[in-house]
Amino acid sequence: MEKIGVAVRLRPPSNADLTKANYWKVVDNTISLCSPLGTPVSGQAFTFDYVFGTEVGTRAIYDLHARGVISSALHGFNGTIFAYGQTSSGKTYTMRGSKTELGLIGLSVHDVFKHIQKMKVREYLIRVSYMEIYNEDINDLLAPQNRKLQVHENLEKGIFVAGLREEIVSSPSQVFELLEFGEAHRHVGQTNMNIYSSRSHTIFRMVIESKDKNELLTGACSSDAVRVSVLNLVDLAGSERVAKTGAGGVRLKEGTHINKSLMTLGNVIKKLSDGAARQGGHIPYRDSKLTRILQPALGGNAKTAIICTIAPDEIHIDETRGTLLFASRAKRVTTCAQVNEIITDAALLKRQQKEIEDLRRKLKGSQSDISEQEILRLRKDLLRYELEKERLELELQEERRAQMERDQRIKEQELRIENLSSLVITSAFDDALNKENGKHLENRQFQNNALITVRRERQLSPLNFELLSEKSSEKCLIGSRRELDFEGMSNFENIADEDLWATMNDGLPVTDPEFLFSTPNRWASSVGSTKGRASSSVIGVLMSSKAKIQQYKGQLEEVQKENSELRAQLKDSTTFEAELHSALMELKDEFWIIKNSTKAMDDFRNILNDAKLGFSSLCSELRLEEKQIESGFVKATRLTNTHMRSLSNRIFELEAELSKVRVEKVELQTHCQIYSEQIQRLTENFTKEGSASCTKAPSRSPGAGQELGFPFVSVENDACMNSAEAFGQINGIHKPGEELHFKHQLDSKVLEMGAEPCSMQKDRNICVSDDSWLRRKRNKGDSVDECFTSAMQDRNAVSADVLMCTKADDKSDFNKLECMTQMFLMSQEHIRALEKQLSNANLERERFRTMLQEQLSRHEKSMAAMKLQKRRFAQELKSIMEAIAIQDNFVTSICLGIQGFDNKQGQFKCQSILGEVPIQ
Ligand SMILES: Nc1ncnc2c1ncn2[C@@H]1O[C@H](COP(=O)(O)OP(=O)(O)OP(=O)(O)O)[C@@H](O)[C@H]1O
Repeated sequence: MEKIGVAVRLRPPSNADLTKANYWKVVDNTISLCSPLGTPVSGQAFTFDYVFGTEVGTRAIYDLHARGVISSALHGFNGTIFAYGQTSSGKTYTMRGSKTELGLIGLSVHDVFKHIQKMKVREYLIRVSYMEIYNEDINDLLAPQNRKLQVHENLEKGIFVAGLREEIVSSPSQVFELLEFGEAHRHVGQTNMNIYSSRSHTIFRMVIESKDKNELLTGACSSDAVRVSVLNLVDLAGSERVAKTGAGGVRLKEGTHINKSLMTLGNVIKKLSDGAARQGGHIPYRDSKLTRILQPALGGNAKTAIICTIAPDEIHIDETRGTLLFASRAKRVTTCAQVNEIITDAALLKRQQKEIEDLRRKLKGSQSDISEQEILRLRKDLLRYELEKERLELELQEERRAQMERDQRIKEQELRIENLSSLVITSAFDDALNKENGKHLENRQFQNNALITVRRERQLSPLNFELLSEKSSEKCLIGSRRELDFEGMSNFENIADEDLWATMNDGLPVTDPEFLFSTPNRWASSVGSTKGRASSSVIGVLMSSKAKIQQYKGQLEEVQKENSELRAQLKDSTTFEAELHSALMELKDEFWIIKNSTKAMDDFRNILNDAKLGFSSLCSELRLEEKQIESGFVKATRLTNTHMRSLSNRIFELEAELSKVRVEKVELQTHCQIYSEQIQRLTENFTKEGSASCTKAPSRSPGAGQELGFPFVSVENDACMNSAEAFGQINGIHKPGEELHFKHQLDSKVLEMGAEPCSMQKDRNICVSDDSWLRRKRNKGDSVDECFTSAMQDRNAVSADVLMCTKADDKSDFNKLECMTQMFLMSQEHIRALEKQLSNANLERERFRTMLQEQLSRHEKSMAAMKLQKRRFAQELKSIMEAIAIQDNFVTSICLGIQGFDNKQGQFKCQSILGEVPIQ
């Protein structure tokens, strides 16, 4: 048990001139009111743990007064620090601080984290929450949407605010951020006394959890218990007087709530200080949310420090005195703080084992050290623990059994209620008994249409009834009607209403109602024997009662009949209900089936949609591919066409050339013909003239060659003449002038002859090959060759003859002939080259033609295949689209069918592609 620490803090005066007024003087830890002259006012001195004057800073207050609570909290004790005082006395300044000075909350936060950093052997988890009590509503300042939270209490958590947000923090800065956030949502307002007056009580809470870190490392089994302590840092709203604050409207309402809760706090403190808690007195914690939340701090498991702030100004003397009185009372309040450890069974066992081990070790080490008494004591302790454990277990079992019984009873009650509820009872007797003075039962109303469930609130077993009989006093035979159970009264003789019983009983000590009703004479005699007050009037009453009973009997029979009818109805209705129930179940089953099928349909529809998407993407891909192929094909076709065109052009060119060559060939043939004829004639001439010149004297016939009308003739003639001249010269027959002339003529003829083959060669050069033509050409060539060869031979022979006769000055003729022969050979070669070229061109043309045809057939094939594929895809797509459309219609019809029951027409309708159609 320890007392709450109480300190008083004096804030600087708002009015510096204290000379003319009473003032508060601080000496050590005492504060006393002094008159303006400085003399203490009697009975106005208060001593506390600390009294801090205006010069003392918050840091010093923290060090002296608050630090202990914080370090206790770090060691597992709950701790609470709160500031109490009138408005504007400096509570917020003390708790939250100012721009220049940290408050107790800030200093505590720093200290907590400093301590955690220092404590290497334990690990900590800090959670913070921040709440305000505004107009008796608890609001979460860290989650402003959480308003009007409730205070709960349970064994595990104690008193707690349900739904309060807790943030885990690991540094002071995080805490300050949260504080700032909370502060922004706190209720503050301006009053005449404080421009920034707290309109709510705020509680900043840190939950400090810690655990031994080294246990695992050292293997020590000291404890794996977790210490959980709660540190509350409370800034209360200040008590205020409306006259001073000038509060109205909202402020007034706030002020009222503030004052009310502070008054409750005062009451609680007063009661606690009076020792009411120790004496089992009532402490009104529940009168306000503030005291309820601070309950553990004020009278429970917590170390608490209060700072009462006061204003020194004389105008506040009354409030200050009130605060000091509060502080004085609080000083007397004691709390019982203890370390809050959550110990697991394993930890407990470990701890005990460790204790035993320690003892054993001690026992072994030095027997003398441990006295027998100590061992005994420890054993006793152990035994006590075990007994306590067993007791607790038994209690637990007992509690469980009781709980089970309670559960059982609750179940039975529920069952009974259910049974009773299901019964449809129209109680004939209820009405009868409710009627005053035994009125007739005919007014009873039965509800035929509705099933009326009557809960029997009262039950009386036959045993109760006996008790009732026993309980009946001499004066009273009347059992309370309220205690009667109609089930226990199966015949009418056992039933009577209060009035009837009263009439019959009339204060007589009749204890057996059976007796009373069945044997009136006996009853009369018994009455007479006991009290002597029997009279005939009573018997008369009895008789009339019996008549009434008879009447009731009749009515009862009616009622019973009616009852049985109702029972039958009930049975019917029960059967109907059962049928309805089974129909309902079937409907439910159907509903689920439909729901499931709808789901399956949805799934199927989704699958179909996916497939549709897949197909459409595939189709688009195919279309793209098709386009690409088409464009490739078009390109290839264009290229082929170009090739074909160029080839055709080339063929046309070649054909044109060929036809030209053919024409030329014809011309050449003609020329060759002429040429060969001329050579032939020339040769003949040579032969004729040569032999004639050899046998006869040459005659001068210069125009003989011209007669033939051909140039060669003159040449031949010239040659003949030349030979003849040579012959004449040799023989000396003709004149030298004539011979020279003849010679010139011969030379010119030879030149002409040379020019002609040249032109012929030219013609041959431009010839092109043609098979047949070439063949003919070759033949012609051969024949020309032959002609040439024979001509050469002849010529050679002639030349030899001439050489023999003349000097070698006619060699040029032979050279010319040789040259002609060579040219002829060359022309032949050229013709062969042309032939080759032509055949190559033909081959190339054929190759191109084949290639083109192959390419064309290939393209045609691929085009056909593509068209086929396209057709197939289009067909597939069409069938898929049709299937989807069918499914869609089907699903839509089912969905519409499910929802679209047309009440008017009594049929389902579905929306199809044909419009709304009824489903049969
Ligand atoms: N010890 C102090 N030193 C300097 N200024 C102080 C001191 N205490 C209070 N003040 C100043 O007095 C004014 C009122 O203080 P504060 O708001 O803390 O009062 P309060 O008790 O919280 O009032 P309320 O109950 O209305 O919220 C503030 O401007 C504050 O700065």
